[in-house]
Amino acid sequence: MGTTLDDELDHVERCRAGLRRMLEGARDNVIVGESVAGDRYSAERLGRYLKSLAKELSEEPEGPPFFGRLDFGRDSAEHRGRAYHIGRRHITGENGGPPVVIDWRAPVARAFYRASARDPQGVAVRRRFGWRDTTLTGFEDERLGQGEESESRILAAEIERPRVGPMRDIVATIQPEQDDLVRAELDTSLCVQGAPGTGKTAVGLHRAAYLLYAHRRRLERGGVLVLGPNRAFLGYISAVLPALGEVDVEQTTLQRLLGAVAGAAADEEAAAVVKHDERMAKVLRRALYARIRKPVEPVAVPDGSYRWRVEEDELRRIVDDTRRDSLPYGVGRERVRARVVEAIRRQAEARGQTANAAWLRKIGRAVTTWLDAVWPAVKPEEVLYELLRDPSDPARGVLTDAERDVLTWAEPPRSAKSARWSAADLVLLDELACLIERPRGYGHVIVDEAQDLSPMECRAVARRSEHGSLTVLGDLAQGTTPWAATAWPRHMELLGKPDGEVIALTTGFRVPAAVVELANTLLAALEAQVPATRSYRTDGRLRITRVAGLGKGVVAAVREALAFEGSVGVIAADADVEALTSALWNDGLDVGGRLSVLPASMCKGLEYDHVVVAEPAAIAEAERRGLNRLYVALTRAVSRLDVVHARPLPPQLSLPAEAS
Ligand SMILES: Nc1ncnc2c1ncn2[C@@H]1O[C@H](COP(=O)(O)OP(=O)(O)OP(=O)(O)O)[C@@H](O)[C@H]1O
Repeated sequence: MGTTLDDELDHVERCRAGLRRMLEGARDNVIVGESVAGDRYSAERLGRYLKSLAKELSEEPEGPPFFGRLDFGRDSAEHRGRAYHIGRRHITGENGGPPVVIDWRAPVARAFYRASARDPQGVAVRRRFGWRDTTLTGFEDERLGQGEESESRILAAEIERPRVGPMRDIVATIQPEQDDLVRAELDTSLCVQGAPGTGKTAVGLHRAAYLLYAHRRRLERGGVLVLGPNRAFLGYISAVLPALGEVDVEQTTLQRLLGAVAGAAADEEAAAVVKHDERMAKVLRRALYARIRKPVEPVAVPDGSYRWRVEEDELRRIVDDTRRDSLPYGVGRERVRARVVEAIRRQAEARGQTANAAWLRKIGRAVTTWLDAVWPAVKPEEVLYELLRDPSDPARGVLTDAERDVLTWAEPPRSAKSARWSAADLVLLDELACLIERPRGYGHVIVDEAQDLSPMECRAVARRSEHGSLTVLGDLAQGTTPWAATAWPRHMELLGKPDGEVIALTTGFRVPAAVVELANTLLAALEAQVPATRSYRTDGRLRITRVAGLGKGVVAAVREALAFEGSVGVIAADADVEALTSALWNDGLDVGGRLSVLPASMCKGLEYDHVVVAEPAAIAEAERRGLNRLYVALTRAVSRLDVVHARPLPPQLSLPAEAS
């Protein structure tokens, strides 16, 4: 392996040739795939795989084919004297020779992220490459084998680069404590508590990509699900996994997964609080199972000239036994049917009649009327409709009278069909639907901003990861819902993984130190016990400006911000967004493109190169957890934060000495 830039440029050419070969090979195979595979089913599967590979390779932007290189020393038992280039995807060598690039997820690549001067892991030299677009511009070496380790300029430049466009992958710069989480075993459920910008989202997405690589077969059936807080966030992160070659991960919000549509009804906060409370699980179960009636008379089934009879006592035993089996409601109904049919079959056989499949089906159909009276088929909507009309019975002894009253519809809709469901109702409908029939589970679920999930929402997530594992990402200090988590162990219990380990990430990669310092002054008022963080970034700027008029002040700040490279986000209390957008338009500033104005309620998980937070007091006052919201808003900036205020700042925010 060469060590000069020219040698590396030659290697870039080898990679490009390798990619071309892979693309041609995949295309050829698409053509012949159907004739080589043994049967139609495998032909189709193979064909689909090859087509998607060909598509993936041809659509992949010609990005840098590698970002690092490992030269192993003579003391490495496994890789003695070998060198490997590490990149986003594996690139095959010529004529079946060794690959020219190793996938970052391969076991050998691990040392790229983990080796250090103290523990070189057999690595003599770690090389990091610098690229300008698709051109290789240079590299940095660390001679770990000789105890040399330096602060990487390439690493710092990547972390401090101005942000434009959607979120990018971090494969070239994953930090050791992040790598630990990314490569944790598939069966391990984790909870990552991390301050703003510590890379929780990045870690979650890279974990998804890693698991799909390391456990593709096991995950093929169940799949991987990523849940984020809102659509803007999903839009922001949506390019990361495809850039890593993973296009099959479902990325959505919990609400959308539960079937949310536009125009949902809104709950008063008090009603939402009751609906999201864990005790609702019991209320719903009761409401559903209250539909089951004790059999009060025998069942008679006509069969030609004969009538079969199953006595009341036996029917009661069947229903009671089935209830004790704790099956989903819908499965229980079919089990009761089958047991009644079985009782009739025994009688028939005693009379010397043989019971074939068609006869059994006929008897099964004939008991439906009886079954409908005893264990009726139900739809979740019907159960919830009746519950919200009158929760008295199911809520007795579980909810207080006051809670029962806020749960009750003031004006019930005419029917279950015409009801408009709120966000909280969808969670209740899901609980019911899953009591009736088990939902589809995933092999692995990644939940971002998990601190905001209510106990009932946690249950919805738990049901989808019951037979799989879970990565929970969040920050207790950023909880903004009335039911936000205050401690992770309890939350992990609700999420069905009480043994999941809670791990803290404490180095921030987004927010500059001066901004972190300002935001941290709020922490004491947030009642969240979270570990202190340090910012990796010493660059960046914080400016706090008192203005006479908010609109004018924001326009001036935005004008200045646009002089820099990168995205600009104005974050304001939801009620102020319209007026501020107009002020910017009227001043000839183009909202859209590089400049966004967004309500504080939508800024979670997002980041902008330059952030203007408009009127912190209004953000703090707008909701019960307004200070948490303000904490989120203040921590969206990558390079510069402008705080613009016409009113006094909230007293909980103390200014660092040099900021004002
Ligand atoms: N190892 C890394 N190398 C380069 N950039 C990184 C690294 N880790 C995180 N980042 C960057 O830092 C920024 C913040 O990361 P991310 O959004 O994942 O943090 P977060 O913990 O989810 O933040 P928040 O809680 O505020 O939503 C992103 O731009 C991300 O790409």
